[in-house]
Amino acid sequence: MAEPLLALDDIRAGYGDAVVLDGVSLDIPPHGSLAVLGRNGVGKSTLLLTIMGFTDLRRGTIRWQGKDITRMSSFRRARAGIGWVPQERDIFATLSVEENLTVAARPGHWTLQTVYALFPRLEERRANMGNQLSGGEQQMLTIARTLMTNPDLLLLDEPLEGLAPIVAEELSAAIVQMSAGERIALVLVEQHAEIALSLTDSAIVIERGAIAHSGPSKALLDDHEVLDRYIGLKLAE
Ligand SMILES: Nc1ncnc2c1ncn2[C@@H]1O[C@H](COP(=O)(O)OP(=O)(O)OP(=O)(O)O)[C@@H](O)[C@H]1O
Repeated sequence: MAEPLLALDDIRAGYGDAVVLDGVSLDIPPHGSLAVLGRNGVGKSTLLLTIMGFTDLRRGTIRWQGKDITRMSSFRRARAGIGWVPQERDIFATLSVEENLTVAARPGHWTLQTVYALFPRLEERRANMGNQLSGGEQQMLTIARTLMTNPDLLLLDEPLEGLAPIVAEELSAAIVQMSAGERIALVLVEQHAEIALSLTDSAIVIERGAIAHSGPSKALLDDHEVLDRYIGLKLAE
């Protein structure tokens, strides 16, 4: 089997004395996509923060492209190709859309041209300042900026939160397009379980800091009992 892009082994992590994740192991294959589901406060964001090295890691190892990065700084993880899009929209308010994008650029597939093809709205708004954008456009810009760093893995923390349904659809379509090219792997933390499962190959459900379920996203979409038990999502039979 090919080496996983990212492998977490028996992770225990949290903040100071508070342990949030315990015994978490997972593999992400190159170009794979993983949905991270679970109720509020179970540790989904903490999982992404741990991958980036922003939490207190008590046990376990993290390997990236076969190399142990457990003790690597967050900055170096980002440089090594792990792109993180936090929940808070992270753009420069007083720079234009285009400046926001070029300031982050590193060589690779994602350039102004390919990013604008993915988010045509950003091309229309290229001369607007960050603070003149709608919430949806800011979210697109946050993702596009991270893409411009040409990461091998993109960690997305609730990208659809607070967006109008039509904008959420537009962003979902961009996420599908982005991962279809097999250029990037994806970890998607999302409250909208049905959408997250439709955008990914595999899924985990976190419950009280541990992985309560893992498997193909398609199978989980059909497993109404698990969705109801762990996420409180009631789907019609
Ligand atoms: N910086 C922090 N310091 C201390 N505790 C924290 C910190 N950030 C989060 N927590 C706690 O860690 C637990 C998990 O939070 P986390 O944000 O990872 O959950 P989540 O599943 O992403 O939830 P949500 O969907 O609400 O974002 C919560 O109990 C939360 O209060």
